[in-house]
Amino acid sequence: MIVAIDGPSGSGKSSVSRAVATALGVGFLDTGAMYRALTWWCLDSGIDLDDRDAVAQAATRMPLEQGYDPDAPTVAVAGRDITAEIRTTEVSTRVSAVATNVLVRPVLQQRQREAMAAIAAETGGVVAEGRDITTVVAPDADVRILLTASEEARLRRRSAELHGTTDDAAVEATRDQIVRRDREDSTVSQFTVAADGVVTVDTSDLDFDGSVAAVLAVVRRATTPAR
Ligand SMILES: Nc1ncnc2c1ncn2[C@@H]1O[C@H](COP(=O)(O)OP(=O)(O)O)[C@@H](O)[C@H]1O
Ligand SMILES: Nc1ccn([C@H]2C[C@H](O)[C@@H](COP(=O)(O)OP(=O)(O)O)O2)c(=O)n1
Repeated sequence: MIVAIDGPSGSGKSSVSRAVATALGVGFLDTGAMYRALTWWCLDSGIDLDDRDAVAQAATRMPLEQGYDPDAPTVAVAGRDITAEIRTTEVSTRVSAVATNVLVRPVLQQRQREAMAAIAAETGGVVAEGRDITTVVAPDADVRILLTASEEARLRRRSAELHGTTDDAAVEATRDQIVRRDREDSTVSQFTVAADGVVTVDTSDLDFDGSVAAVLAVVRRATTPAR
């Protein structure tokens, strides 16, 4: 059971995918965490994010370990747990420079395929989420979903998550992380329009539980043999 989920920032990919993986009893892979881990590692070791070759070499070498338990996913590099560090504003602000490096993408995409295969072998399946899982990393997945939501809904969610409020100032403070980042990231991946065979789930008017149920319904439809 391989489930691939893509979508823009704040559409609910990570949180919904984790709940879906738990419901299905399979492992979870957050591919955005890999771009974030590489960003953190380059910053920590003094590698210039604009030096495309050096960052791509770091992508190959990075001693990354990800825990695939959907209830407590972890990220470690060289034995150091960086699960919290990869969510800092500095990493969130700079990660697009790494994610739009065309020398980095094939390296991490290949590592993502290997991680998905390893998790599926361990747990019987995987829910993997990102920007190009349905199109490039795992176009043959059993289930492929584009999770979307209006820009307004995504800004509100991220604002509530980061600032604990959805007042105007908090929403404006969140705009860079949602709008600018998606604009940059969409120069290298197509995650605003569903590719052929990819099912769109729009969560703009759904609450969290409703979004999880909608994704599980797509999974069930795709994996129940037609009678
Ligand atoms: N359908 C939804 N309705 C309301 N809040 C949601 C919904 N889906 C996700 N959220 C919340 O929005 C925030 C961003 O979700 P997240 O899973 O991090 O999105 P993404 O991985 O796509 O950036 C989280 O706080 C999450 O709990
Ligand atoms: N498969 C992927 C996953 C993430 N990315 C990029 C997009 C983002 O700028 C970063 C971090 O992704 P992440 O999913 O953690 O971003 P969010 O903050 O959840 O929106 O990596 C990508 O280019 N391809």
